[in-house]
Order: sequence, then structure tokens, then C-alpha cells
Amino acid sequence: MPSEFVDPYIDQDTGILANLPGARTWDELKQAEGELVGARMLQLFSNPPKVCDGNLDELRLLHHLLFQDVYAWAGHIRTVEIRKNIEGSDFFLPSTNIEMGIAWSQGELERDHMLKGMGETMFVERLAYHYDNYNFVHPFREGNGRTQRAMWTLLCHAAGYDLDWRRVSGEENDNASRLAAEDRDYSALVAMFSRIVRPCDPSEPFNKDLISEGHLNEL
Ligand SMILES: Nc1ncnc2c1ncn2[C@@H]1O[C@H](COP(=O)(O)OP(=O)(O)OP(=O)(O)O)[C@@H](O)[C@H]1O
Repeated sequence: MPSEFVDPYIDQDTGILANLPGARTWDELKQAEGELVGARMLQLFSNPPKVCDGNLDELRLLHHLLFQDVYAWAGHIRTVEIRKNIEGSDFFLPSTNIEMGIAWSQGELERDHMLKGMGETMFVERLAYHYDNYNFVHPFREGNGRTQRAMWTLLCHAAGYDLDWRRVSGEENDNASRLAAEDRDYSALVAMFSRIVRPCDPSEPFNKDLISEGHLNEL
């Protein structure tokens, strides 16, 4: 009989993700994550990286920067298979294919010139497509959404658009992501991004209002 799978990221004592702040319940962990990752998010955008092109090293750096106070494995790709906590939902890309999956997704972005030089309608459509590609890989055991929101915010700013995540709920983002992943239907992601993109001058610093309320951190 196959032995039961034991998730090495879970502390067998508490039953939740092993974590550096010492949280012992999911609620405690969510609160600690919110505070610690929120502070790191502000730090990231007070001195943003000059270049962002969606490669795996960059995602790992962003994940490490954001989650270093919470998880010992911050910045490391997952070694287990994961799916959304919905019964019957598909697993994300197998962990052994993560490098290949991000390399492919990044190649797609390069073919689209990192979303540069596009009018708003085209920009939003292509962003939805690429967002779904990265979503499907889910490189990390936890924190993919926040890492990805930081990445897209940086990349889109360089392409001439800011994203106002304050106007998105977690539920809308999850539902739109699920529709794209399961049915190849990008309409809800397109609607979401259409509502939150704003043209910007890439040579100007980030608009502080878009970052300060912590919506990049917790939707
Ligand atoms: N069913 C789904 N299929 C594909 N992607 C999904 C699905 N549901 C949610 N997502 C995406 O996965 C992200 C969440 O991944 P994960 O839980 O690893 O990240 P997080 O940073 O911990 O959470 P959050 O994004 O909620 O703050 C969401 O932001 C969304 O983009």
C-alpha cells in the first residue's frame, strides 16, 4: 500500500506551514505574513529593480525579498506538487518542469517585446494571456500571487502602464485566474486588467498611492 504523502513544508506539530515568525495557526500565519511581506513590498517599491523581464532568477529574487522573514525556503522553487484548495481542481505544473515552464513563459513575453509599444486594448489582452502562463507554473510552495503581482507591476510600468491593484478583490482575481486556467477563457482577466491599467511614464518613479495601501500584498 502506498504510504501517505507528507508535505515537507508542513510542521507536523502545528499542521501549518513551518514558518520563521513562529505562528502556530493559519490565522496567526496570515497575520504575520501580511505584516512582514507588506513591509518588504514597500521596501521593494521604494528602490525597485531597474529591469524586470520575468525570468526565473528574477522571480526567485522577488520571492526571497518578499518572504525572507516568513519562510526559510524563500526564493527557492517548490519541491512538491500543489493545486488550489478546490476539490477536483487540477495540479499546477509538475515541480520538475518549473524551470522549463518559466523559460517558455518568458520566451512568450519576449516575443511580445515585454508588452512594450502596445495600445491599451492589445496590452490588456496580452497581459491576460501572459498572466495565465505564469499562474500555471506556480513556482513556489506559497506566495505566487504576491510575487507575481510585484513582477507584473514592475514589468507593466516599464511598458508604460501602471496597475491599480486596489481595485481588485482576491475573489475576482482567483475566479478570473481559474476561468483562464480551466477553460482558456481570458475574458474575466481582460475585464479585470482593463479596469485597473493606467498609462504611465516609465521614466517616472512609481505612483506611491498604488503601492502604499498594501493591495499588492493582500487582495
Ligand atoms: N484556480 C486557479 N488556477 C490558476 N491560478 C489561480 C487559481 N486560483 C488562484 N490563482 C492564482 O494563484 C494566485 C495565488 O497563489 P498563492 O496562493 O501561491 O499566492 P499567495 O501570494 O500566497 O496568495 P494571494 O495571491 O491570494 O495573495 C492568485 O493570485 C491567482 O493569480
